[in-house]
Amino acid sequence: MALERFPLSSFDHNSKELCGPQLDPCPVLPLPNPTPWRKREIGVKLWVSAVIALGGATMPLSIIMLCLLCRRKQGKGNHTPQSGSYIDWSVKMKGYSGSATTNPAERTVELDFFVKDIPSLGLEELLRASAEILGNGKNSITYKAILESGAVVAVKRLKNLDVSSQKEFFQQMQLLGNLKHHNLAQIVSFYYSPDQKLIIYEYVHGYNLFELLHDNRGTGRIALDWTARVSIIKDVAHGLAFLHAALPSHRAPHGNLKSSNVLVRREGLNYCCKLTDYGLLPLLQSQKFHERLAVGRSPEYCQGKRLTHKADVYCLGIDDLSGWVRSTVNSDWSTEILDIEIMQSREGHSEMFRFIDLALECTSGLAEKRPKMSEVLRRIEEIG
Ligand SMILES: Nc1ncnc2c1ncn2[C@@H]1O[C@H](COP(=O)(O)OP(=O)(O)OP(=O)(O)O)[C@@H](O)[C@H]1O
Repeated sequence: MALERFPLSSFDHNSKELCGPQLDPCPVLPLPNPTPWRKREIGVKLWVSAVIALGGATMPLSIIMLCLLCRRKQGKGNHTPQSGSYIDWSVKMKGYSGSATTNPAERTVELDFFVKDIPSLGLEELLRASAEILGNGKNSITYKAILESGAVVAVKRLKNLDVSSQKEFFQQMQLLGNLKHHNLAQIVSFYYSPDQKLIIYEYVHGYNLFELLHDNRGTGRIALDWTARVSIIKDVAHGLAFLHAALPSHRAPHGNLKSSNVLVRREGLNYCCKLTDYGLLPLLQSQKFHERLAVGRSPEYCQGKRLTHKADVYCLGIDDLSGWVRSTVNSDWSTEILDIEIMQSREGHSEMFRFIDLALECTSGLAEKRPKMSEVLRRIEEIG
């Protein structure tokens, strides 16, 4: 800009490479094709974010992941894994035809529980996906991954958990992957290696219930009227009752029911909820990790007693039903007895008190006094 102040003659003996308003117009330089760079940059984000987030405590894990990424980049153009840990990543995923595994447990993973619209999700496709972090919780980091096919999945990377053996992990994933219910986020696939445990879920577009109840106060907020709330709690109860019926021998079939694990999608004027993060309790070998799950807040856990289905019922009462009846039970939820939004409307007051009763029963200190989940569902259906 400063050069513009000089007369034209000042540039007579200067390099021909100079250009600008006083001289010849500057040539238009070709830009590199943005797509691959952008893809690569976004793809790398997943790994770089992971390295930063995990920090020093998980440095070895991060280094392994970076190595894996480098191997992938070196192998670009030849997508057949050759050897070492890269194969270890790939053989567990459906759609990888080069699997040479001899482990029967690994072969049994070739099941039909992968959702039909992601027919050949493989690790390679997953590694090529662009991704962003959805949340970094106590037990996992969850990513939203957009596959090259355009399909979107949620990838949950378990962290710092003393997860059970590979065989048990496979068996549990088979069991959970075969569960199909419209109020459960479907498990699409999974990956297990000594360093990495991934669970891949269908991606539920929308919000989680915690965000809707607590962070949803600004402009563009979604008002949760009585009808919406009843519909949400019904969906939660349906999902949980299904899990209790499908996994009768599990101590707490969901195990981690809390409002951030209730995913809420808007469908026209209605809401559809899907529970996620279910069925992980049997994977955690050490008792001390159970406290990181929602059932770890139940009175029986705190008293060192054995967990049962009723621990899930407690979580439903304390987290989800209490969304309507907050401080009437001894929870860490906010202080309003009844949500302001509901109090302002004339609708639903008598039902509200029936929900309060139910929430109090569900949160009884004595597990045996809490209603069974099938009973809770029946009563919620009756109220709503
Ligand atoms: N299948 C999914 N589809 C869309 N969003 C999801 C899905 N699973 C999880 N999420 C979002 O990702 C966020 C982080 O999930 P994650 O389970 O890691 O966190 P959390 O439950 O808060 O943590 P943690 O249980 O590990 O303490 C959730 O709050 C939820 O909004």
